[in-house]
Amino acid sequence: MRFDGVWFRYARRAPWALREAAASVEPGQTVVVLGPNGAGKSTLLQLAAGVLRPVRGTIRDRPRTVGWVPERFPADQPFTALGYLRAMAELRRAPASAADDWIDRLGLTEHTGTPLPALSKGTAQKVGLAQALLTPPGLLVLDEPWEGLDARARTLIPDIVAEITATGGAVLVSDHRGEIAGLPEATHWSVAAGALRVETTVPAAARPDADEVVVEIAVPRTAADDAVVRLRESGHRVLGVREIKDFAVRPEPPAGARWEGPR
Ligand SMILES: Nc1ncnc2c1ncn2[C@@H]1O[C@H](COP(=O)(O)OP(=O)(O)OP(=O)(O)O)[C@@H](O)[C@H]1O
Repeated sequence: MRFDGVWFRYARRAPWALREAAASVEPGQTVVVLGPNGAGKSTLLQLAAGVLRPVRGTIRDRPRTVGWVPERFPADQPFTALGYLRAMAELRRAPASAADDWIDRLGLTEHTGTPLPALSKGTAQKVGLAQALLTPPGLLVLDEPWEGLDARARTLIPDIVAEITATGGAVLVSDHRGEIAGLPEATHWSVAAGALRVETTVPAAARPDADEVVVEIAVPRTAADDAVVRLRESGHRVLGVREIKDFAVRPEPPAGARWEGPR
């Protein structure tokens, strides 16, 4: 897909939100769109998704199936979570199991009967993510997908992105908080005051520092979100949250043996 000199503004006399954007995205490529608040990232992503149309210029070769996850899922709709996802699956001619698969994977099972307007922001975001993935998208556009998601769901995003790109889909994802540590192969675009720049090197904010080490900590599952927030507040970079499945805690000493390790 190619942006050919794309300009966009929200009203005839409004300032340009995007000026002469030129860039392309190849199949299998991940593009992370960086930039401060109000820079034009959402505008760019909505143009990519076909939600907005360029005022000047053209977007060529957009893949036929586009998955679009807005920054805020529009939850004001008369459906339950399950009703919405099943209806969207039918509309997109996805297999009947597609909604159930994503409900399971995103941990939505206990919310299936809840009306969309009654969902928490994070749960509604998961429904928004699920609807975009009901049919494998040739282009997946994620606008700040980490916002509002719980710590465990956030760690699914890099996996989902990797699955889409592995099957030849392209992914465009915006990230103003620099949570992109899990997307190491990504190309970076920077947007500043409506101007798009394709970065040729990984921006410093996305690079691990040579002086850094990774410290792994374990917290109760229910305290994960809190821990992530507190670690960030105290200036640490949180790289991910994962389940510990076969983690070997201190081994039990063999029967009759004396334990000599630290207590
Ligand atoms: N619906 C709208 N109507 C009018 N102006 C808008 C609209 N949406 C965005 N803008 C303006 O366009 C410019 C770019 O906004 P945009 O939302 O694309 O930035 P952003 O980089 O995504 O910011 P954020 O990270 O805060 O979402 C801003 O000046 C914003 O005020």
